[in-house]
Parts: sequence; C-alpha cells; structure tokens
Amino acid sequence: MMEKLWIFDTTLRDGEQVPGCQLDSFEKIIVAQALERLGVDIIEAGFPISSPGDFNSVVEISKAVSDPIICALSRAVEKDIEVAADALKYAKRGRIHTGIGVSEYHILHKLRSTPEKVIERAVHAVKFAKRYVEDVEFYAEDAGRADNEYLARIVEAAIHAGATVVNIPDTTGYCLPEQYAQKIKFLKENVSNIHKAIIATHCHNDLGMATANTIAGVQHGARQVEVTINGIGERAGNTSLEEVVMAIKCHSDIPVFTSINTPKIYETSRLISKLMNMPIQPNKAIVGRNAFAHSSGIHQDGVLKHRENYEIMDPKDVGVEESSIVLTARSGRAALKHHLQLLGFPCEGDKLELVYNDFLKLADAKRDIGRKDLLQLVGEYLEDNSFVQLGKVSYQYGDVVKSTVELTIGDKKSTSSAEGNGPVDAVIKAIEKVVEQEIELDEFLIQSMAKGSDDVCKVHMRLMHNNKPYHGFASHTDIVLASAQAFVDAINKLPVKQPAIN
Ligand SMILES: CC(=O)SCCNC(=O)CCNC(=O)[C@H](O)C(C)(C)COP(=O)(O)OP(=O)(O)OC[C@H]1O[C@@H](n2cnc3c(N)ncnc32)[C@H](O)[C@@H]1OP(=O)(O)O
Ligand SMILES: CC(C)C(=O)C(=O)O
Repeated sequence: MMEKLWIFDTTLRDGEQVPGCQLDSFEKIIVAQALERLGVDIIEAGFPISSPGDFNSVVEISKAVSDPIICALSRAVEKDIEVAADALKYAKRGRIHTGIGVSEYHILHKLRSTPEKVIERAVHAVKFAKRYVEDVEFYAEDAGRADNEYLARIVEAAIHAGATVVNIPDTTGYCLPEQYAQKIKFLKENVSNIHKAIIATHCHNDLGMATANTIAGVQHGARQVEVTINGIGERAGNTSLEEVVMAIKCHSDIPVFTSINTPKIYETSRLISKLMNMPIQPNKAIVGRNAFAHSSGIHQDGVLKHRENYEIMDPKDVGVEESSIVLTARSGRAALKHHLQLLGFPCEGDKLELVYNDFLKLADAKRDIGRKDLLQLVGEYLEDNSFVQLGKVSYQYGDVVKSTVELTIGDKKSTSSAEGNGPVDAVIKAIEKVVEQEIELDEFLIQSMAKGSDDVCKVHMRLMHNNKPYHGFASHTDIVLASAQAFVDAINKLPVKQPAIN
C-alpha cells in the first residue's frame, strides 16, 4: 500500500544558514508562500532564539501561511523552547523541533557531557516542548556517526517523552546509503515504541550522498524527509527537495507518495536562487539549465525520435516548458535538420549534407550556434538588417549612473539613454528601451577566466520570453561591455519576431 511521505522543507532554516543567503522577513514570506503553493507539508521557518529578525520571521510566516505545519528549531535548552513556542503563537499548526547531539564527538567534545546526561536533557527538552505544543519533533544530531544501540535508546526515550517525529540527521554527510538504510532499519527493529512516531531523514551532502541516503532511509521506513530547494544548506548543502520528489515519482516501486505539485518545482527553484543569490550549477539534477538540454548528436537523434530514449521524466512535470536540442560541434544531421525545419527551411539529402559540412566547420570555431548562424549556413541570411547590433556603449557616474548605447538594425541606427543602479543596470535598461520584445533578465553570471585584474570576464545571461529561456554569452575585459554584448546575444536568439528598434 502507498503511504504518505511528509515533505519537511528547511530552506528557510538550514538553507538560510548559508553565508550570503540571509533573507529579511518580507522575502521569507514570499518563499514560504511559494513553498505552500508547491505543496510542502511542513515549513521549518527559523531558529527563533537566534536573533530578533529570525523570531519575527517565524511570527510573520505563521500569519501568512495556512496549510503547512510551521516548525521552529531549538536546542535542548528551556529558553530556546520558550522562545520557539512564543514565535509560533499565530501558527494554525505549530511544531517545535528540539534535540541534541548523540555521537561520541558531540557528547564528549561539543557538549562536554556524558551519554546518560544527554538522554536526560533530551527527555527534559521534549517534555518541556510538550507544554506548549502537541507536535514535537526530536532531532538526534549527528546520528549518522552515532552508535546505533545508543541512538535507539535516546530515540525510545524521546518518543516515550512525547516526540511525534524522530529525526535521524546525518549532520556531517558521512554515511553511505547502505549504512544509513541499516540505521533506519535498526531503529525500526529495536525501538519498542517506534510505531508511535514518524521517522525523519535529514541528510547533508558532504560526500554527494544526501539524496541517495534519503531515498535509502525512505526505503527502510522513514516517512518524513527534510529537504531544501536546490539542495542549499550548511557546507555542501542538504538533500534537495526536487531530487527526492522526482526520484520517488520516477520509481513507482517505492511505496510512498508526496503532496508536491511538481510542475511548480522549476519556478520555486528559480525564486530561491534569485532571492538567495545562489546560482544553480548548469548540470544540477532536475532544475539546472542543462537538465533537459541535449547537446550530442546520438542523444539528439534519440530524443527527436522518441523523447524517452534519453529522458526519464517529462520536463513539463517539473515546470520546464520543453527539452532543448543545443547545436554544438558534437551535433549530427538529425539535430541540424530539426533546427532548420523550425526556422522554416526543410533540408534533406545532398543539401543537408552540404549545410552539415559547413555547420561542422563553424561549430568547431564557435561554441554557440544560433539562429543567425543557421540562416547564414542555408544561404538565406540577407544583409545584417534585421538583428540588433551593439555599437558604442558609454556611461558616467554621478548620484545615479547614466548610460548611452548605440544600437543598429541594418542601416537604422538608434541611440538610447537610461539611468540605473550601476553601469550594467543602466546599459541593460538603455537596450531594453529600444528593443520591442517582452523580455525578463532571469539569470546573470559573471566569471573571470583566470585570476588577474587584467583578466577577460565571461558573462552568461538568461532572458525569459514567452516563458522560454534564451541564453546570451560574451567575453571581454570590460565587464559592462561583456554584459551588454551577452544581453544583445540573447536578444538575437528570440525566435518569434526579429527584435525591432524604436
Ligand atoms: C545542527 C544544528 O544545530 S543546525 C542549527 C545551527 N544553527 C545555528 O547555530 C544558527 C543559530 N545559532 C545561534 O544563533 C547561536 O549559536 C545560539 C543563539 C543558538 C547560541 O548562541 P551562544 O549562546 O552564543 O552559544 P554558541 O553559539 O557560542 O555555542 C553553542 C552552545 O550551544 C550548545 N549546544 C549546541 N547544540 C545544542 C543542543 N542541541 N542542545 C543544547 N545545547 C547545545 C553548545 O554546546 C554551546 O554551549 P557552550 O557555550 O556551553 O559550550
Ligand atoms: C538541527 C538538525 C536537524 C540539523 O540541522 C542537522 O543535524 O544537520
């Protein structure tokens, strides 16, 4: 029989601990509401004792969100628990998450205590939390490295004291999937009252095993998974929500279901990445830019013949409009033919052969083959009179930065000025003013190629147009110019109509 797997999202607590990811209360509410729309069951909203700001966020999230359980973290310390309870006062359903370290490292070298005293503190903390809320989750910190016999004792005591959920964190990301699975199995078989609580996983990714360990835990009886969007979290991160949810969806033999509205995954992932300033690596499972991009000929041919040849999930199931066939020097005739067809130039036989040979030469010399290149290859590219070309770019500092850019379409020149937050913002705004397209700058990455201050920087921009992404690339020693060129490069890839100039 299929059982419910509770999705406990800790993006706003463990995820937010990451340097640079801190959010204010307003931003946290936006995230919490997105998590509610995504369908998570529990939102860990913060660690209220840690700061007035975090306390306030838990209060405001409790008011703003109605469906999920709102959870607040605490140590096994009375004051922490009191403050957590106070922060949860507006929550429709509030949960206190309390616990203590259970590995030898933590007992001896962090808490400077003894195993027996730690059990006493755990029991006291759970009982104390029960005075305020019915729903109390106990975490056995560093359970991944703890002795299983001792772990079973403290978990049994916590359940006896009233814990409704027992969390078995692999805090340091140490376990291998089989070890973690055995730990959960051991608890199922050796904790006499385990049927009275839900077992939760909370795995970190120090060895890249967080998702594998979480799934192994579920396969052995865990029924709550603690996860974050994009896998953000302390050090190498937490288990990523999207990976676990989609692994379960793809493997119907795992006897659990989740309440996640999977087509909302992609937009939630982008929101978190943007608000927390955490770019997503292109090859990140499920939500990375290349997760549904096919770039080598054999794969492209396979996907074009039958999507499932190289895709285990439908991109629409995670909110990605469609998979993409990216033209590179590793592409074959099938991919080239597909793109030419899309442009309205069906090409077969000898003609395709000729174009393909030229295409390979171009693709060897140029990494990114776009629409303009293809039109040139089929001899249909007239004078460069319909695409945006960037001319002179200038800007000056003052109270606000002012920029002027020259843009050309064919022989029509246009000059545009704008003000912005900084030179890149001012230049992008000036370009936007003259390009008649609905576009949104969705991602902006600047990377230096080497190390020196004389270095060339590489810019990647992603624009959204009609819910589809268009990528622009450029490199230059001048960051502002590289950004402007990357922006124009992406604009030139918009397929619907060629960008016009005012
Ligand atoms: C695995 C996790 O716990 S994930 C959560 C981690 N998140 C955070 O730490 C962010 C929020 N933390 C904070 O704001 C602060 O660390 C506070 C408010 C909790 C505590 O601040 P301080 O009182 O200044 O203590 P400090 O951070 O220096 O040290 C932590 C103390 O808590 C103790 N402690 C750590 N975990 C626990 C626990 N679960 N239960 C009881 N005590 C604990 C440590 O042993 C140490 O005590 P000591 O000072 O007597 O040696
Ligand atoms: C507080 C606990 C659940 C934690 O974050 C960890 O052990 O990693």
